[in-house]
Amino acid sequence: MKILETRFAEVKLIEPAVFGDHRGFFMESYNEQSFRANGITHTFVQDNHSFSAEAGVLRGLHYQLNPKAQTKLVRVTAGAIYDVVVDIRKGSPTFGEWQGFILSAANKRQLLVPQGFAHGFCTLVPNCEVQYKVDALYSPEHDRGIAWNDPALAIDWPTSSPVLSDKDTKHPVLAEADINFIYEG
Ligand SMILES: Cc1cn([C@H]2C[C@H](O)[C@@H](COP(=O)(O)OP(=O)(O)O[C@H]3O[C@H](C)C(=O)[C@H](O)[C@H]3O)O2)c(=O)[nH]c1=O
Repeated sequence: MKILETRFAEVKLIEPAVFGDHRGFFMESYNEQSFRANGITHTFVQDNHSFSAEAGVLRGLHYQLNPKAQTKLVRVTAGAIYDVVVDIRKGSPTFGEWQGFILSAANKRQLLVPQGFAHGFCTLVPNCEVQYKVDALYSPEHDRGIAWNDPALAIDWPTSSPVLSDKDTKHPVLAEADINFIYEG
């Protein structure tokens, strides 16, 4: 596996080793020992799986507040998504800044989204399946969101008219959001 750096020290892009042959391919999508050897030492406690039927489905921007904040290890097993992380750690020199990544069944790349980052994605094709591990259980009471189209973030989403859940139409902008993450350098 290869760990690729991103504009945020804590956000990692992972390229797993893929073994192809005449039948297809095999890969270890997660291996505690090799991930730990590469500095990804989280203990994941829940696996999530979402399916989006159309291109232009946008889920986000989401996070769970401390003490139920989640680190996420995201991958795509069908289709392709534009996956976005936003730094929401108060005091961070990159607070409010974002980066987008294309994750797809074809590139098999995985993204480590640390606590303190809001997360969202937009599907690029129909019938996308996203699988991700989290290191804290779902807690509806701590579930929060930020407006996908917050003008202060100016995220360059692949569409300006996404398919959204009702919930995702109602999030506050970052300046008004309920956040409790502190940058620790
Ligand atoms: C996240 C979650 C949801 N649910 C239930 C709650 C709702 O009844 C239903 C759909 O939830 P939601 O609309 O929040 O799902 P997404 O819009 O895909 O949210 C996710 O999308 C973005 C990209 C994320 O990073 C988060 O993991 C997560 O917020 O599943 C659960 O039962 N457990 C869970 O862990």
